[in-house]
Amino acid sequence: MSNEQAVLDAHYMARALELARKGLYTTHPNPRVGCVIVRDGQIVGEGWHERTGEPHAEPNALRAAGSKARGATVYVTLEPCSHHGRTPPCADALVTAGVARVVAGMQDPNPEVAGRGMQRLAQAGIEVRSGVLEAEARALNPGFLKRMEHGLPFVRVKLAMSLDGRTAMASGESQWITGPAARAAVQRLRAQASVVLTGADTVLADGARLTVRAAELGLDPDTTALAMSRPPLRVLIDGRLRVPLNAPFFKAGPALVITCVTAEKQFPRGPECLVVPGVEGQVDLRSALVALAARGVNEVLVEAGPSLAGAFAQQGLVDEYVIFVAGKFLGSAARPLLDWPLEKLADAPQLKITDLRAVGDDWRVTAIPVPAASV
Ligand SMILES: Nc1nc(O)c(N)c(N[C@@H]2O[C@H](COP(=O)(O)O)[C@@H](O)[C@H]2O)n1
Ligand SMILES: [Zn+2]
Repeated sequence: MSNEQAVLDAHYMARALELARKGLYTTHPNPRVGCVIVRDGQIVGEGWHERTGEPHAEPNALRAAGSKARGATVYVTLEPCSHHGRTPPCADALVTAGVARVVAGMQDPNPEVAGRGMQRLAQAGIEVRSGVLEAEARALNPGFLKRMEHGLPFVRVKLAMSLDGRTAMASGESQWITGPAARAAVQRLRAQASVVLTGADTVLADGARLTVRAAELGLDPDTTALAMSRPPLRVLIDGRLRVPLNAPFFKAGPALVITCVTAEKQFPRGPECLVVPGVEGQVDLRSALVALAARGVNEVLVEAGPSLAGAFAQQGLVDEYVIFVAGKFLGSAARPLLDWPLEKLADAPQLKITDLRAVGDDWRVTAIPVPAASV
């Protein structure tokens, strides 16, 4: 392939990725996918997947291109599907439309597809190429990929702290450590998650509701409407069912309680309860995540106190930390970020800081755990 062709492929794939990002708030449990159709150097059709049960990105782009799709090159961020799911196979639609070439960002890890989409196209005489801007294509769908590849959702832990690493005063007072721009960023993290998860301590102490609030998202009206059309499921980890049904958390809308005690007696007409294994009133968090993945949950945002967030961290269940840092000291009596007693520096978990940016007057640090073997 010529260098010129490689540059063009990357250029149009970048546009397909941009389209896919329009599905940031809505596609779950499906992946975010974008598609661009190019003929004679002109974009003749574009499409993206908006929500599960509705057409995939490719049929949307094919509809926009009409007869101009014949002989065209199709750029799609994820391998076209080859199976009958809630919608018919996109690979067949591309063959029928008579496209000449298909360039994919990455192979679909869904075992129902897993290379069969590209195979179907190649068998029909269509030229295929995969892996263009693959890192970017993967970054679009961390939850879908983790669920398909490992049977677990992608877990993002959001924390907000002072410059001296504290999250609340000893009294529990914490509103607000960070400013409005950071709080809007948190709202957007909630909106893009499939699940926002918290613990009984946070709900009991702070009256937390963990809802997405349109006015606080800081998005344009169209994107706000998309985000509000598919709010995340709010999940409460409550091993001993300590949170009463009249808590603001339950009054704020549908919620799922994950517990390890028999639930039926406690909540006869209350929220749905999921019982998973646990020990002494402590829910086994890995089992909770496996159960969520089995329900099609791609991305979990954990917004919890030091005890639950610390448990996720200690058990190696966190894929990414997003930590908002405010220019304040809260002092040594204030609460720590994570309950995680460590004695030796050698035991301190290593994180790689992958992004650092200002958000209003605060800073946002994104970090991922470095596996012990590679430290
Ligand atoms: N290539 C591609 N484009 C899209 O727009 C998609 N949403 C997908 N999704 C793949 O198909 C599965 C869902 O199928 P149904 O929506 O149930 O028909 C999903 O798991 C992906 O493998 N792929
Ligand atoms: Zn498809």
